[in-house]
Order: sequence, then C-alpha cells, then structure tokens
Amino acid sequence: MTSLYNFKGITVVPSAKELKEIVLSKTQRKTPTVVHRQYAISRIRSFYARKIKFLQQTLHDKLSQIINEFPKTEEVHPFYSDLMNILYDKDHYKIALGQVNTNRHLVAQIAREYVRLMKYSDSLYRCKLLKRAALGRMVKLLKRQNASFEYLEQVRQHLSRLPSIDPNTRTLILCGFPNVGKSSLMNSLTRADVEVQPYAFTTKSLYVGHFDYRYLRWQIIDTPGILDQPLEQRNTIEMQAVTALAHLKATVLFMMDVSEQCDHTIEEQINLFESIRPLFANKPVFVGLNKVDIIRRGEIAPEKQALLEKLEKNDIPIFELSTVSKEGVITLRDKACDALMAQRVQRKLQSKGYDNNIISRLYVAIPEPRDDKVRAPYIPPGALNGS
Ligand SMILES: Nc1nc2c(ncn2[C@@H]2O[C@H](COP(=O)(O)OP(=O)(O)OP(=O)(O)O)[C@@H](O)[C@H]2O)c(=O)[nH]1
Ligand SMILES: [Mg+2]
Repeated sequence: MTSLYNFKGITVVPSAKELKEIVLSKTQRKTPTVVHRQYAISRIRSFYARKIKFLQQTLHDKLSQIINEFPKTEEVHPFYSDLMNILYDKDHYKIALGQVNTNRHLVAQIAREYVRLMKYSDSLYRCKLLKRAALGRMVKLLKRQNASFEYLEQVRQHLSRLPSIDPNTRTLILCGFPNVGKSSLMNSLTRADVEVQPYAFTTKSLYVGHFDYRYLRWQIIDTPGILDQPLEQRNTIEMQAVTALAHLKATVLFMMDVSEQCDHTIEEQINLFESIRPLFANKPVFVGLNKVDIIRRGEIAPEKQALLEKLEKNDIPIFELSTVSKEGVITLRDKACDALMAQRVQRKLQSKGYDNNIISRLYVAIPEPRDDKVRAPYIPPGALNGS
C-alpha cells in the first residue's frame, strides 16, 4: 500500500529541447540511413515514411510515459489529491498533463498527414523535403509546450520528496501552534530526526516517522505549526497540516506549551484548539501539555488552570510531558495508540458484512458429489480404540 503513494519512481521529464534531441537522434540511429536515387520510388517513399512514423512512435511513447506515470488526482487518496492541490494547484497540474496529451494527438495527426502526402511525391528530393517538414513540425510542437514540461519536472522533483504517508494505516498526528515542541516529540518517539529550532515555522512541510507499539507498526506525522486564523488566510505551509488533519483517520495529539515560551498564551492555545476542533470530528484527541520541565501544570496561574480544567470537563484528556526530560512522553504515546486501536476495532465490528461469529471467518467447503458411489467417513479402528 505504501508503494502506491511513493512518488519517487516517476521518470525525469526532459525539457522540450532535450526531448527534441532525444527523439531525433533515436530516429537517426534506429532507422536505415542509406538511400539511392536509382532505387524504385516506392522504396524511397517507404524509406522516408518510416522515419516519420518512427519519430511519431518515439514521441508517443515518451509523452505517454509522462501521462501514465504522474498520479491522477482523481485516482489517489483524497489526502494526496488535496495535498497536490495545495502544493501544485490542481487546475495548473491538469492543464499541463492535458497539453501533453493534446501534443500526442497532434503529433499523430501530422505524421498521418505527411505519410499520406508522401504517396504523391515523385522524387527522392521531394520525399526528403516532406520528411524534413514533418519532423520539423512535430518537434516544433514540443517547443511551444516547454512551460508545461518544465512545470511537470518541478512537480516531479517535489513529489519525489513528499513523505510516503500511508493514509490507511494506524497514524498519530501532531499539531499545534509553532514552536510548542511537536518536532521534539516526534524525535523522541522515532528516529525521524526532524529539525528542531527555537523559532516558529521550523517545520515547513509534513514529516513522517515510524515506531512499533504492541508488535504493530505505527506512523506519526509531524505537521507545520498553525496559527489561529480563518481558513482563507492560511498559507500553503499551514494548509498542509490542515489537510493531514482533515483526511487521515488518526489520533490527534494537540501539543500545547505550558511555559508559554512559544509566544502564545495558554488561552490563545486553547482558542486555537477550539477553532480547529471541527477537524478532529470522530477522531480520538489528546492534549499534550509540553515543557513541564520549566513549569508544572500546578504552578501556573489559577485562571489558566481553570481553562485547562474546562477542557478536561469536555472529555479532552490532558497529559503533561517534557521532551527534554522525556517525562510523560511514552504514556501519552501509549494512550493515543490504545484509543485509536479501540476505535479501529469498533469501526470494523460495525462495518457492513462483518458478522461477529466464527463462521464469517472460516471457509467451509461443501463439495458436490461427483457420482453415486458411497464414500462414508472412515475412522481407523486404532483411533477408535484410543491406542
Ligand atoms: N524546556 C523545554 N524546551 C522544549 C521542550 N520541547 C521542545 N522544546 C524547545 O522548544 C523549541 C521548539 O521546538 P520544536 O520541536 O522545533 O517545535 P515545533 O512545534 O516543531 O515548532 P515548528 O516546527 O516551528 O512548528 C526548541 O527550542 C526546543 O528545544 C521541552 O519539553 N522543554
Ligand atoms: Mg517542527
């Protein structure tokens, strides 16, 4: 499943100029090069027609490869199609691929046209001119589409660097204001080695890490920090975090900085929590109160404590932790995993066609009798005697 969302295998998209050189030199190498005036005209015609067809086929293969290898936005998981829309703009992407497709058809049209004209030419010289015109027109088409090729190459490079997140597996998502310690938690749970810095927006894209819990493989996603602002004002960096939260069935770990070193008060952090809460619908949510090595929950101002208590009353569990002293880190992780596991089991039991009895898990073969011969069950006497 992971390999489905691993976009590292897409072939490099050449620029129009490179593509032109590749296809022309291939045509030169792979088709016969010697022709004589004294040959029968039909032979001369087919000599040049072959070159035209060969170039058309080579271009067709190259362009088809691009079209087939790039992921189709309507075929990938909604998480990836949304992410691609945010990063590359869906319309731009579709238009670029559409233009490649149009080019493929135009090239075929030109080839057909010139091969037909070739039948009317009566000398080697005319045949040659026709071939040259056909090849020229075909490669010229490419030049006009150079912008699309360049854009697709950039998308390819970016896609190959995207983390391979499996949208269907057990997942934890870290989110919260910038600088609260999301990446630090990620690093203490996995070997992902995400950059940690004492300033906001250190993390600018999604990162994925893995760990084992209860003999199962889990993925944890570190997201860029998000600010408390309306959706329309969010930038590309923040929107990646929102996309992950919106599309992945996961446990959400909302990280808070109890020491307020991240430059946002506890009240602001809770406000952010409330404003993005619709994204947590139907997902287990935990609040990680980070940096308790600086100040403990019991030591903060009473009105701030009251805010946290109010959150707890709404059934949001709060866990104190510190990624520096490692206190509480594993407890939070285990609770988050257990909650997701319980939810996944629950969903499976409720899903259609799942009957919670033993027969639905077994396959019982009941073969048709092939003739009238009686084949009674036979139990060896030794077994009956129990010896
Ligand atoms: N004292 C203390 N500092 C911490 C703790 N966890 C993280 N920090 C510090 O907080 C700062 C920010 O940590 P990051 O892990 O980069 O925070 P982030 O949430 O990933 O930030 P962005 O990627 O910018 O959104 C760093 O300077 C860390 O050293 C903690 O438990 N205690
Ligand atoms: Mg970070």
